[in-house]
Amino acid sequence: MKKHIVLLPGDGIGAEVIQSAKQVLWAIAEEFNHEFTFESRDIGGTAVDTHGTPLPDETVAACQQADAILLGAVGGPKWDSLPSHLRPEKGLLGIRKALNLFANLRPVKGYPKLLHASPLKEEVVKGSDLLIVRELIGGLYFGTPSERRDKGQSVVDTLAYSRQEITQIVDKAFKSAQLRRHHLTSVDKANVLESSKLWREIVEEKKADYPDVKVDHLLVDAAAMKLITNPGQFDVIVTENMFGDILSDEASVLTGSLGMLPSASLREDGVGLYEPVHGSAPDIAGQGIANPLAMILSTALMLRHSFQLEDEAHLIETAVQAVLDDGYHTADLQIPDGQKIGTSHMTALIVELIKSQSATKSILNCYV
Ligand SMILES: NC(=O)C1=CN([C@@H]2O[C@H](COP(=O)(O)OP(=O)(O)OC[C@H]3O[C@@H](n4cnc5c(N)ncnc54)[C@H](O)[C@@H]3O)[C@@H](O)[C@H]2O)C=CC1
Ligand SMILES: CC(C)CC(=O)C(=O)O
Ligand SMILES: [Mg+2]
Repeated sequence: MKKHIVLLPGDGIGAEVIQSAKQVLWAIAEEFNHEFTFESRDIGGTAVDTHGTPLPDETVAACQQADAILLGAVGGPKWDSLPSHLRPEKGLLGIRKALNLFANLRPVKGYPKLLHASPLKEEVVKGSDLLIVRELIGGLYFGTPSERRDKGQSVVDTLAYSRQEITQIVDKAFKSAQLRRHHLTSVDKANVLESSKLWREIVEEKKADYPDVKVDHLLVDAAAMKLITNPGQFDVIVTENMFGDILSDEASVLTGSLGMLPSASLREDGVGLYEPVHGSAPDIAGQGIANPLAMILSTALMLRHSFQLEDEAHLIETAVQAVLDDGYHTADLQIPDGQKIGTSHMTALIVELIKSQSATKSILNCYV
């Protein structure tokens, strides 16, 4: 299979983890006879420095031509005092909007070896396996007006959603639940917010189209509590943009580190942008110690969702599990009797396993 992938390394550890993704994809291409071509483009603070904007037109144009996009992360203290239209985060929001990537899938999976890497009790974390479906191009992060007023003495942000925007993400979440354990929890703040009341109404209406899916509603404050006290009650969570942003970082505690959560940002036709849930981690950038697994697992999501390469995606996920099972971990994770390694060593181990496991598979196929 021939595919063209645009890489958006961005800022901080973004460039370090994108390098890991590329190496993993080279290994997959070699083992499975695919031809992946790569093109790197600027976004975020790096783009502000070189192009004077966090989202250059040529970056958008390249992404529009791509079969899929991998993004590292954007932002950092260097750009924190810029006016809001020049903030690196505007580049990320802008590319999501420009490509109409309305559905952000954030799987949260606990690995057996990481049970003690979480500060939560083993019996709470054990078997964690849920999917957060976050609306990605509406709500507070995009509403207008969003501005300072009265010479900086007051401020306004706007939370707006249309029926169509809510319906498309709710539909996506119901379909995701049908592919999993048929249980959808819709998270809102319907006791206070008009947007949440409409959200809840639409989920109730849509239920009739998906009779095989059990539906619950939770207010976001209680959902935040239940996520880390009884995660086993969740299968698929659907929620609006900002709630999903916050709940997914919280959910990462179940896995032991923010460095473990991948994500897929999708639209209906399968085009997608794949990125770790974490940010640019300026506190550890440039030290070679970032956990590349969230980014590597995001490449597996790319192979699955954009290219329908399930075997290849599964092989990456198996390699991640195997490396962790062997006790290897980056500094963000604590594994009793584990071996702490850096970003490039972790990447090399995954690549090695991909090569040896796919070799084993082809030998076995010869005897079938
Ligand atoms: N998708 C994106 O590009 C995002 C960008 N940001 C931006 O990133 C910058 C830093 O934001 P923070 O609030 O510090 O969030 P962050 O996610 O960058 O880091 C939070 C904490 O988690 C750690 N961490 C994150 N990813 C890690 C990894 N792969 N391996 C090991 N440790 C990891 C960091 O070292 C830090 O202690 C800000 O400019 C923010 O706006 C934040 C979130 C998402
Ligand atoms: C620019 C932010 C909304 C990025 C972020 O925190 C996220 O998407 O998780
Ligand atoms: Mg976030």
